[in-house]
Amino acid sequence: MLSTVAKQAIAFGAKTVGSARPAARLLQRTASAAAAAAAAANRSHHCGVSSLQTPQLGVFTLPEVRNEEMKDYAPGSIERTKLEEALTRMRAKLAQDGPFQIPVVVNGQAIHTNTLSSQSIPFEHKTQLAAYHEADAATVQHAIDSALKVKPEWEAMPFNDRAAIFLKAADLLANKYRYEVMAATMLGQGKNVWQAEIDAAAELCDFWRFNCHFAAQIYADQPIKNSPTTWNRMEYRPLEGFVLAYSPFNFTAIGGNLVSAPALMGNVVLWKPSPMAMYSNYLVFQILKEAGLPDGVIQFVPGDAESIASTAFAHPEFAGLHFTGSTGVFKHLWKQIGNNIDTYKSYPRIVGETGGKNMHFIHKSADARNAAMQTIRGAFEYNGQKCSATSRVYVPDTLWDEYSSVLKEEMSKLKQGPVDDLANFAGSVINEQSYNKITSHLDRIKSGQEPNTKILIGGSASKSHGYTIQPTVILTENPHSTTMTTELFGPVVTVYVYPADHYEETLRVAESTTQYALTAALFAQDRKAIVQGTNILRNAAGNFYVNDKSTGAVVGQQAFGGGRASGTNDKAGSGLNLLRWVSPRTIKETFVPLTSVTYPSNLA
Ligand SMILES: NC(=O)c1ccc[n+]([C@@H]2O[C@H](COP(=O)([O-])OP(=O)(O)OC[C@H]3O[C@@H](n4cnc5c(N)ncnc54)[C@H](O)[C@@H]3O)[C@@H](O)[C@H]2O)c1
Ligand SMILES: N[C@@H](CCC=O)C(=O)O
Repeated sequence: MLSTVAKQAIAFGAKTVGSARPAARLLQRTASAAAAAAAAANRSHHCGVSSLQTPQLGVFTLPEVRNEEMKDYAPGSIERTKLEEALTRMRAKLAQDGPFQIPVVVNGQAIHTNTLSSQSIPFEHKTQLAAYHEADAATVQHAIDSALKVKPEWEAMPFNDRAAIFLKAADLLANKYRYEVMAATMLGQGKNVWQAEIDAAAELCDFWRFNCHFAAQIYADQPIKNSPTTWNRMEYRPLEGFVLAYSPFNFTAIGGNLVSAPALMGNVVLWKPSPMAMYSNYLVFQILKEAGLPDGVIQFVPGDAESIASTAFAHPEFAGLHFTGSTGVFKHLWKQIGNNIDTYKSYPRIVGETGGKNMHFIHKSADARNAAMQTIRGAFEYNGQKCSATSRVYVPDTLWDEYSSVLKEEMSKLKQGPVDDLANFAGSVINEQSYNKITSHLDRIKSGQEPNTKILIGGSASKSHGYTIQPTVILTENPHSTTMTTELFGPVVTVYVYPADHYEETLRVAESTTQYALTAALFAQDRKAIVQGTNILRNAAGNFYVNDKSTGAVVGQQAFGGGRASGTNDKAGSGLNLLRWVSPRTIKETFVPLTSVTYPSNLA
């Protein structure tokens, strides 16, 4: 670690940042001051060994890894009371002080650029939850340059100490901050309590803990053979340069993971959070700081997405993009990186998990009731705003009566409204843009512009208070109709009823209907049908379920990610993802000197 003097010098420089040019000059001066202070500290060390040169005096074993235990929030439970208190506190503070103020944070110092944007409550859109400062190009440049300065120290920190920071963050989140981060996710992203528990509490704890476990496995993966008198080793170096992370609105945990996974492996990261998840993401960032993450390892840079990308992608030390969001944006970013390829020191790693058009495929042997109930959860939990949400269903005609009557009966029981009323199953979609996109599709169908397609259940919508769309089932006779192929990202599912004896043909249609391949679920009791469906749909989904819904992957159990236009399938929350953030070096050491240049085969 830097000496206190050096840290203060850096902190002093960053604190005075107001406009970027003086900031750059100040930083140059203060960085030299910091370097001089660090050198002095090292010189004065009585044995001449820098405190950065941490001895490794044991091969440490991480605490046993486990999934965060989910709380159920039943009426009268302690957790329900605590969550309600957190919501009340957050509301009271909002009413008293106005929107939560969120700065750009570079090297641990808040920067107020005074170019402000806001995050609203989706089910009460006149209320602003947060106001955030947008990083301009000079601030982004400053964030990159200063992250690169802290990188040598961060990557030199022993793995056990890096891991300890993320393990501590998980414990802080699981206990001290659970309800606050959940409340921010409920108010800001419109999740109901159960969805907030899954995401902001359980999944983020799991990402942080399991990533440590997977990283330890990676480091332990060493060459399995050594020729006599040699020793082979594998070193998992962080990437040269910095990683840029773009996170989506719909999962607080995903934002936390997109930045933490590369950081755990010794990288420095710029975090561009989603405007619609700003408050919860800022709390996550603060938890990491409290857990001991050194300043500058993750820089918090909200702002204009395009302009941040342009600045970052123009930098020769751009080393990787860790993205989760829509397919179109990811492709756009990839093209920009491609266009700049001659700029970079190394080939950047590009990791992106993107959109989906996820199916439930039901065979005539299936338990129709189970398939219908799983469809309701898969399609309508969090208002269909999970990338994994069920959005197209194939039902055999022999099961249609039972399946559709269960849908109608169970959907009539769902309560919809503001999610801080805990009884509500469904809420509102994230913003007006999303509301307009989804309702325009519903309007086309209502007005008969989509042939042989009708709304079977739901279909109403209102944006007077929140962006509220009723859970909706569309019935189509065309397996290629618009809503069978387009990602709507809302509480809408389209059903196609097929002749039960056309199982294989319909599977082949489903397999090739969309550009996406994220999640799929097959419902059947007949084992031959399960085998056949699993085979035909092999490349149609990166996460495949049998007799379960298409959503709800759990870290450490179902590593998550899809292929085709759904992403690079690097499986968030697994060692496969962590491997993208290292550049291995093979080391061979020979113990015995050479005694002859020629080989026995050279002897006459
Ligand atoms: N496959 C997965 O694991 C996964 C997980 C969550 C969400 N998603 C997908 O994400 C989408 C929903 O999330 P979203 O609405 O936040 O996605 P989005 O693509 O709008 O935004 C994602 C990030 O990209 C930024 N961004 C937006 N436009 C940009 C541009 N022109 N240039 C650069 N950056 C830009 C956003 O500010 C945000 O930080 C859906 O398509 C969903 O399927 C996928
Ligand atoms: N991993 C989550 C989806 C994340 C995307 O939004 C699930 O499996 O439901």
